[in-house]
Amino acid sequence: MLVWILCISTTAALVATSLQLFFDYRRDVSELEQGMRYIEQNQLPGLADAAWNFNVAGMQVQLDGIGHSTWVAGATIHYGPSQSAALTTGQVDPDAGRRFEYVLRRNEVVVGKIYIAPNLHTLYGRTLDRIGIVLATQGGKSLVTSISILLLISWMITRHLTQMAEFAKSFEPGKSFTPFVLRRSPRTPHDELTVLVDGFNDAYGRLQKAHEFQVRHNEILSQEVALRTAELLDAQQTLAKLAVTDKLTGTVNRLGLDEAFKSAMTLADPDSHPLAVILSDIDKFKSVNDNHGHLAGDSLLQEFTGILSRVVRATDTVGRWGGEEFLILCPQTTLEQALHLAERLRAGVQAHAFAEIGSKTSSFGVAVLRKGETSDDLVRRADEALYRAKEGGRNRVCPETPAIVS
Ligand SMILES: Nc1nc2c(ncn2[C@@H]2O[C@H](COP(=O)(O)OP(=O)(O)OP(=O)(O)O)[C@@H](O)[C@H]2O)c(=O)[nH]1
Repeated sequence: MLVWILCISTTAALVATSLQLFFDYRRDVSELEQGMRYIEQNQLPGLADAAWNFNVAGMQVQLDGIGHSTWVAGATIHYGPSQSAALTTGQVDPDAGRRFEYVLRRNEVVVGKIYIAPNLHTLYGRTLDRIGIVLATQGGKSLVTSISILLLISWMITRHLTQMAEFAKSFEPGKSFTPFVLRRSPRTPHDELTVLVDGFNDAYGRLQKAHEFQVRHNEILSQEVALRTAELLDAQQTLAKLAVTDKLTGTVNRLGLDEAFKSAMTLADPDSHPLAVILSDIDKFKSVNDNHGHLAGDSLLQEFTGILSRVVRATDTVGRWGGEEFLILCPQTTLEQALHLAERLRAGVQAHAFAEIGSKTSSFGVAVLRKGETSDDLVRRADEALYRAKEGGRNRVCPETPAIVS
């Protein structure tokens, strides 16, 4: 900034100085012309007298008098018949650009001619002196003025702007916001800087508020998203449960049984982790529908599965295999244990008094997983056992057909 101030003030000083020097020079030229007029009016008549009288010594004295004038460098007078004689004082350079020429007359008769060479050295010397003085004083003035202005600007403006820049740099949205305060006397009148700081604080205040609003908005959004996510998870879980649940009985459906089979089959091992299946079917169920109505049949199915679910272990899975046929998947269960469980179920059903219908019986087929078998093989053998239970007169438990050992 100092460079700019210096450049501008120096240029201004140079322009002013040039103008001043130009007018001074014009004044000097005018002084020189006045000096010549003075010589013409006051000294040349005496010289003309001396020339009329051929008073050579008088002419020389007069001429020297002219030559001593400040503005005269030298002079030459031509006199006598045809002005053939000449006297000179000072330095008269015939090639010098400017010279003053006067015709000397006495009684209307030309008695001589005088050439006066102006003292241009004085003129130029004065001008050069002035240039030196003016340049030195103006340069010094410019320097002092520039430094003063710079110090003033620095004290009154720059230091505040620097503090504002530091404040702006340290501003972090969300952190506590204290408005920027100018470090100067509180008695300082309301000026442009005050207006700037007010606008600055206002802008940062609004920025802070916008940030707080954004944060709050984000929090609300996050809570909304969390709520919706929880609802979605709930809905997803409900859907997943519904997808594997039989609507009427609340037991798992065929799809649920498939999944239960998948995980049970990965853990099952006929030698160490036996897996048993009990397939049960309500006896003469069609007659319930026929005699008591379909709704009574539905209720019977619900009560029937209630008995099954109450008797089996938590690790067992009761599922609707289809119609009035139910499958119980029993991990870690041997054939004997499964037969025992089936017998308990059968007895439980038989002992139960079903609403509207009274007593009802059911038949059971039991099988355990053999080496190399699939779940379909296992269910097929349990189904065969159930078929035999039906064939055998119902209300009984039949085990799988023993394996044929070759
Ligand atoms: N109410 C009701 N009845 C059903 C449902 N699913 C299947 N059924 C009925 O269950 C009956 C099954 O009859 P069947 O297959 O002849 O067997 P059953 O009468 O039990 O005779 P057995 O099994 O030989 O003892 C059919 O009449 C089906 O309509 C159900 O969800 N609700």
